[in-house]
Amino acid sequence: MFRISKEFHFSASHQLTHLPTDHQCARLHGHNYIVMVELTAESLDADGFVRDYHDLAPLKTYIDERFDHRHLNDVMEAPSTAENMARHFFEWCRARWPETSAVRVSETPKTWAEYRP
Ligand SMILES: Nc1nc2c(c(=O)[nH]1)N=C([C@H](O)[C@H](O)COP(=O)(O)OP(=O)(O)OP(=O)(O)O)CN2
Ligand SMILES: [Zn+2]
Repeated sequence: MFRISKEFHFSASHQLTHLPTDHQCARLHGHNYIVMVELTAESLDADGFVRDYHDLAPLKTYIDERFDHRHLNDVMEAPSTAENMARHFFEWCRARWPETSAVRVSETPKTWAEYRP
């Protein structure tokens, strides 16, 4: 089994308004997000790739245009938890690249959430 991954970075604000008002994340704040997309394949293509990293460029465009320096409450339908963000990016990637096996999202240097169906 071969597994590759690539990171994408963006900065955004959000507010988890469903949390109790005394929770720090119920206040307006921001993160420098990292989205890590993982792709898996049992065999390689003729170029020796699971998939060319360059093929993932549309995800950078999507993130830059829709998420970077945005307020996530205006962008996401579900609350912008790292878990929901990971699932959102997984579904977006899986619709384009069937080798997509997981997406991880980091909000802080100490935290990661993963969606892996
Ligand atoms: N399971 C989740 N828990 C939390 C999420 C999340 O998306 N999924 N989000 C938040 C906040 O938005 C933010 O990420 C704060 O995280 P936290 O690690 O609590 O923040 P700190 O850096 O301040 O933590 P320290 O322990 O003080 O370093 C909260 N929880
Ligand atoms: Zn947060």
